[in-house]
Amino acid sequence: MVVLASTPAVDNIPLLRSPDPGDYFAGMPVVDLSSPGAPKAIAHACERFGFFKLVNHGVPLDTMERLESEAVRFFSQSQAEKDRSGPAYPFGYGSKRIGLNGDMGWLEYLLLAVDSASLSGACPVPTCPVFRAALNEYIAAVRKVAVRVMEAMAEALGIAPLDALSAMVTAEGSDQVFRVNHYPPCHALQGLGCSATGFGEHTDPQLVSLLRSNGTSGLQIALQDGRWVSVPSDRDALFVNVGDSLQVLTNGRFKSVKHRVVANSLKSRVSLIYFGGPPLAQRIAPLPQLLGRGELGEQQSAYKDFTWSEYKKAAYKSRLGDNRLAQFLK
Ligand SMILES: C=C1C[C@]23C[C@@]1(O)CC[C@H]2[C@@]12CC[C@H](O)[C@@](C)(C(=O)O1)[C@H]2[C@@H]3C(=O)O
Ligand SMILES: O=C(O)CCC(=O)C(=O)O
Ligand SMILES: [Fe+2]
Repeated sequence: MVVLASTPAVDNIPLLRSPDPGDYFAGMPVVDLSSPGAPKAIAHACERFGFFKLVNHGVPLDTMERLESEAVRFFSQSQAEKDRSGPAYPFGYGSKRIGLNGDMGWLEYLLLAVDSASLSGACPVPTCPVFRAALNEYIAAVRKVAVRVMEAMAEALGIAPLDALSAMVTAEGSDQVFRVNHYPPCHALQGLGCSATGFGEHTDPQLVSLLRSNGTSGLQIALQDGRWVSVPSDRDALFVNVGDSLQVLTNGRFKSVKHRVVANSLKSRVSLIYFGGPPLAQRIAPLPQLLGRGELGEQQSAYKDFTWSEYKKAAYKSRLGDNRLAQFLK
């Protein structure tokens, strides 16, 4: 991390070395969801990187762009107007502060609760019916993709029934979250060789996260050797992250990917992320079919037994960059 005398606008925001053009993720796995080879390709990508780009996923570009433009409209309101949709916790509008434990990023966002298929009725934000309709249309479509992806994972892993993983996020009471992030351009750092941290490094606690962004890059993932690489943006694609819970359910075979966002000094980035989590009471432990076939061929789970509720509680007490699974290792 670069330490610079801060300009007032980026006070308290950690800075990162600006990405080099050569840092692009050359070997990024691209999976065509409509192809018969998708299950194998997904499993391979999740084992190597915990991350892949998904094309031919079936979410219409229209649906993604309608939501993006509603989000842009929301974020272009005055600060006072946006603050009326806050605070972010448990759900609502937030700016710069991420979580409750002191993490800061160069972004503003909406954190939203998702019911079985769409925005939770109990989540009053956003109030604008056109924005809500666009959110609901997108969420319904992206959830279907999440289900297909998790079924493909089960197929490739030889897990029966095929919905063993996807049922956790479609079950009544599943804990799904939706997030709309807006990273404004950070003009103050233009040409200084460093960039503002948009969203600091972390892993996602849930099973899977499906991300769509506008044409501004910024997302980076950490490879297994610790090197950070930039993910080129693609507004037609979805990017899939393995989360901590899926790492445990697969007995360490799929890797929860460390990722972060670097803010751009010229262009704003808008990202839409669906986080598929299970019901609070769901036990998170390696699926029986995968015991004995883990990364080290171990018969026993490497993790203590825990529920999603216990993991989530611990996660929300942690800092963004903490290794949250460490305290659940046996
Ligand atoms: C610092 C934090 C923000 C976060 C909750 C946490 O305490 C640790 C996990 C963070 C994360 C990362 C993925 C998602 O963006 C998120 C909504 C989640 O479920 O876990 C965020 C949390 C957040 O922003 O509240
Ligand atoms: O906004 C992005 O592109 C990624 C943000 C992220 O990783 C998150 O919200 O968990
Ligand atoms: Fe994330």
